[in-house]
Amino acid sequence: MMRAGLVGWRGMVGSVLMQRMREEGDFDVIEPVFFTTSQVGGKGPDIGRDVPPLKDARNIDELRAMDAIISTQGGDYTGEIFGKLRAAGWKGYWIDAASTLRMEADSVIILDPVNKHVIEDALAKGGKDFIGGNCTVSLMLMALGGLFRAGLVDWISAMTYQAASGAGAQNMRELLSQMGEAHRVAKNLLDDPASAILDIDREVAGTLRDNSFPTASFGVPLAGSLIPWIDKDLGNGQSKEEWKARAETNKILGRNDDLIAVDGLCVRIGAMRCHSQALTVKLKKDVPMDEIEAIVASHNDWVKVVPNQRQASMTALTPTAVTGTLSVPVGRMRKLYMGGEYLSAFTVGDQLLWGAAEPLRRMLRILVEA
Ligand SMILES: NC(=O)C1=CN([C@@H]2O[C@H](COP(=O)(O)OP(=O)(O)OC[C@H]3O[C@@H](n4cnc5c(N)ncnc54)[C@H](OP(=O)(O)O)[C@@H]3O)[C@@H](O)[C@H]2O)C=CC1
Ligand SMILES: N[C@@H](CC(=O)OP(=O)(O)O)C(=O)O
Repeated sequence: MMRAGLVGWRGMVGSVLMQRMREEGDFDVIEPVFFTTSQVGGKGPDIGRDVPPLKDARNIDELRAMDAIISTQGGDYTGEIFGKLRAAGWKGYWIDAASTLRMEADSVIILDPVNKHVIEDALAKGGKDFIGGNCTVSLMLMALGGLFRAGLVDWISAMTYQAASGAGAQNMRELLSQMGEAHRVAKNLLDDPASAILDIDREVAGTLRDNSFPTASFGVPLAGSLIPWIDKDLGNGQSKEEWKARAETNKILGRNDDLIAVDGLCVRIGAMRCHSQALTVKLKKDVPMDEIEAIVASHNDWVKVVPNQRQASMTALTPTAVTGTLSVPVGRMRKLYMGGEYLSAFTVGDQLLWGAAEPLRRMLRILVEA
């Protein structure tokens, strides 16, 4: 049985991974070994059977005994350990949620419903490094994979509405604290049906701008507002999150040249763990809408075409509807005034599932079943 080391299992992404691995019976087909950077000798997660005490995630000899390692510990850990492990001669499979190694020549970005062929090619050539993609990119490809596979995409503009979870667990907590604070200052006025809405608005705006408003994690208010920048400033007007769209999409698809342009603006909004995206797709030709819907819907088992109607969009195409599920609805599809080759679409996906944990456990399955 494959000995699989799990590092980062008690973090937010790691917890979702553990839940999915339990649900899918993954622990029945591997020998799991749990690691920690802080609780050596402590107790591992509940997987329905006894597991040995936690091992030291910085002990290269312990790590070297693994056939595969899945890390959801973060980029700093990958930066510290991965090079040392390989330098020590370790030839096992490294499966990682962090972005650190994504664009390395030896790495494959894993999203098997979209690029199983790229993964299999890499395995056949002895590839060992399999890295999860950026959540927004992975979710866009899960939604529109059919159009890419049909060779219909000329370019895509992606305008994102990204959830607090993408920034980490503390940020999700802070979003809720901010919501609570905004409600607290307006509560007395809200309780009075005769109060004026502009007075309520003034109270809320005042507290959002107050120095005491809880912003330690985001740096600025998110509740009742938004943040039009995600990840580092590349200095050319583009954020790093925006840069990933083109770079990672093409790498996932296995395209080294004739890159498909994917670009847009990435914005943080006050959703908990679902990223949404408004997409403008420039098609290579004018394909009828019914054909487009069929191509999109048939790409994978999780994408769901939502009819472009008001009620269906309001109920099925939202973070509220999708959160905690693997479903990737895509709707609001119509041809734009710009012409028959211009398609709009809106999609929502859980960024902790398809955006982070799910591709990792599926990669482990591919290895086990190889
Ligand atoms: N958040 C996201 O949306 C995405 C994250 N990623 C990647 O995954 C990495 C991990 O992200 P995320 O899961 O959000 O990170 P977390 O901060 O939730 O967890 C990372 C590690 O922190 C340690 N830790 C310390 N205190 C606690 C605590 N109270 N509860 C849980 N863990 C604790 C744990 O390590 P230990 O047990 O060793 O102490 C844990 O494995 C990111 O750095 C990123 O590289 C990738 C895609 C999306
Ligand atoms: N940057 C993403 C989350 C993330 O972790 O992305 P990456 O794995 O590309 O660093 C967000 O904030 O929503």
